[in-house]
Amino acid sequence: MSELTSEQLDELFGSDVDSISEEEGTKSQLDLPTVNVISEKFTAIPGLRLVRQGLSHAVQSTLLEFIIAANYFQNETTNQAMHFGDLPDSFAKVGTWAKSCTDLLNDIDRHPLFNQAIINLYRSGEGIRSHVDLQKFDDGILIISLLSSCVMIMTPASEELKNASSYQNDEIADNVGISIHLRPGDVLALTGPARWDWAHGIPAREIDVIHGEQIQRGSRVSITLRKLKCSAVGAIELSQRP
Ligand SMILES: O=C(O)CCC(=O)C(=O)O
Ligand SMILES: [Fe+2]
Repeated sequence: MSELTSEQLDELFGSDVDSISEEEGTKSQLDLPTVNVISEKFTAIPGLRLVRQGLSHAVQSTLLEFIIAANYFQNETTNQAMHFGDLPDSFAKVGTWAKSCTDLLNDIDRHPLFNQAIINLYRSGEGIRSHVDLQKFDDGILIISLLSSCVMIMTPASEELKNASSYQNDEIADNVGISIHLRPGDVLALTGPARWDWAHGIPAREIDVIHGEQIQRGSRVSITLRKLKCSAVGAIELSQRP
């Protein structure tokens, strides 16, 4: 894979990528740590687990290099790409790392671990409405955050949201729910109640306030790994988040 310059990253994703140093950015292998990592838990939301900064700058950069080389987001209206079936190697490796070197997916035992990946690009100020991932996806969803921080809001899901067969247009009310600050390199797992009974969403805004501190959002990329309950055939789809 060719080297990724900071200019290229700036051009594609905005200028909030300074934390990826040139030296680290040019290292393309996926050197995931092999030590066992214990995730942070959230008393109010059983099954929500977070490994903060689980992925080094080098790993984040490798994932971004792949996403840039794949050219998903050339078209200005495209902000979501989905892979079905066999996943890009670097994505699959993060999934395997999460299963074998962390407790993020302790309750999940299956093969393949994941057969669907969504890459979401959030241009500065964009979000994703509050939703429960559709029932056709199994338990155990992994969300990898890249480039910029954001706040994800978790709220107890209505019966309607839990059983939706397509995503509803639910806005996130201000000051409702539990805020989870996601930073680049963080890996979040939704399992059990956190996956089935809680809705998650990211409010569309330029600035998040965390513990009284204002945090400016830049462009953010996330990779969500999921397992379709039925088997998946290899395909790639590009779309606009509904
Ligand atoms: O971007 C994220 O962090 C969440 C993405 C998500 O929830 C989804 O694609 O279903
Ligand atoms: Fe989701």
